[in-house]
Amino acid sequence: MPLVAGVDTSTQSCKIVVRDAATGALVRSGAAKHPDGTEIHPDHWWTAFGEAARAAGGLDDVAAIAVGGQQHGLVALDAEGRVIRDALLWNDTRSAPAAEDLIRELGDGDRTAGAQAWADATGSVLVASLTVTKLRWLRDAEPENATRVAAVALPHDWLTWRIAGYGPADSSPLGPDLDALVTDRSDASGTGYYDAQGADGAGEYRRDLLRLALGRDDVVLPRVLGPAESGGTAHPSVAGAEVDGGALIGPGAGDNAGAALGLGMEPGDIAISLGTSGVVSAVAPTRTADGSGAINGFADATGNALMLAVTLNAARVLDAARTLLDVDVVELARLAQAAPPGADGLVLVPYLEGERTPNRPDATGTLHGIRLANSTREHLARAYVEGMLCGLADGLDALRAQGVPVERVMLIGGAARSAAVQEVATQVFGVPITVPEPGEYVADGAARQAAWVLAAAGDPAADAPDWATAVDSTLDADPRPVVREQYAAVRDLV
Ligand SMILES: Nc1ncnc2c1ncn2[C@@H]1O[C@H](COP(=O)(O)OP(=O)(O)O)[C@@H](O)[C@H]1O
Ligand SMILES: O=C(CO)[C@@H](O)[C@H](O)COP(=O)(O)O
Repeated sequence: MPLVAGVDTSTQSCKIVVRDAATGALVRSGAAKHPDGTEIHPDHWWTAFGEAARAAGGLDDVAAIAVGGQQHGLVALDAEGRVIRDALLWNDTRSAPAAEDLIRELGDGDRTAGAQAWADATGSVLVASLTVTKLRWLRDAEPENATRVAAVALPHDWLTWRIAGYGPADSSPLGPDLDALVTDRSDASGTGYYDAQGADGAGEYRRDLLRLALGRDDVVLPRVLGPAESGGTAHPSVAGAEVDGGALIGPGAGDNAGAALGLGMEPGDIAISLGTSGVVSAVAPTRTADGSGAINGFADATGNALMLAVTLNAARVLDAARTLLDVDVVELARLAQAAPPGADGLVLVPYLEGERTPNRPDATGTLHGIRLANSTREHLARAYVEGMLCGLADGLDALRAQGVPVERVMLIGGAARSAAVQEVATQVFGVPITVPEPGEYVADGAARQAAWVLAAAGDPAADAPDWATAVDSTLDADPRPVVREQYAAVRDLV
């Protein structure tokens, strides 16, 4: 049976799975770290891809490959295919004032009207995460760099381009053909200059919005491929990663759409992802236009819409708690589970990196309700877990307010492995929680897409392969309203 590879070039690392195209069975996997920081030279992603591929035993036997990745990051390329400056990532908040400027400009000075206009045009009210705001920041803060921009790509677009053999002439076999850049609807929908529903539902770039941000629109944007359309073939000599020359390359996806594909999500399913970002997402038939900004109306990787509420503060909140308490992940979970729900009034508002939903880019975190009785390691650990999840419970409410049915809630991402997170999730979300087997669901989604591309090469009408998702456990709901009540009382005091 042919093998396929799926890649997740995420915020913290590159993960690769190799799966059997027919059954989805996991054959091999590998991972490699990315450096910390909110601006990173994309060459680090390329290096990590090579390391992860080697850790996965090489990729010279795969028949197709696809890349999922962190969304929104600005990869600005010059005419020679060189990266102009370090990529500004989704969690870099320096473009928050640019987002406000663009909102007001589209609303002719009226912020409310501008917010709704962006939501109508692209599905999202602008926040610093979205690519278009980073382009405006570049125009204003680094005009010399802005004038050099010949193409704008996202992290997964750029890595896909490199795997196909393109890049600067001195470091790639095929050279800087910018017109060979490809992307997909899901990631394009997070740029702020793509309308996933425009042009009769097919999706279209909004070059007028790109021009508004950058001051010009004579730049190459990646060609948007269909869900199972091949973007070419892998080049045999990529980064020592030993990808078989000739392996079909899939369109790839934004990481959240990748996870939805990996989980086989359908309307009624909710995914709560606890990676660097916290994401509550749902697949829907049509995209929303939430002028409040609570929900991003993106596209998924199959032709549907993907609604998301995204926070900047998830797994790293627990990393911070581990640093404070000097414990590992197992001990942090044990400590948190040893304190009562509500941590006897100790409440963390977890805006450790500012926040995106709600839009508070300059906020800092705050610990409320400290008393002698709750000044213990156990209470502190629990407050960090509860605070992180309360932000996402607000996101789930926002999805419900948009009429999204909540039938099954799945917990994924690095921090979902924590027993304390799983327990507190049943209390804070107040619904049964399905915990799929620990895995890399973004990379799995990319692998499933690669298998789909392979099948579609033989039969253009082929559907995505029917791979099963292994459920590890389903936990009963255990609603503890006190946790969210305490949080709601202090959330706005930051
Ligand atoms: N058992 C665990 N408990 C808490 N946090 C965990 C656990 N395992 C991994 N993590 C955290 O999950 C994060 C990585 O998750 P991941 O979903 O790969 O992130 P990303 O996709 O943003 O790169 C790290 O911050 C790591 O410390
Ligand atoms: O900004 C978003 C989605 O809008 C984030 O979900 C990023 O896509 C990063 O994801 P992780 O690397 O944290 O999984």
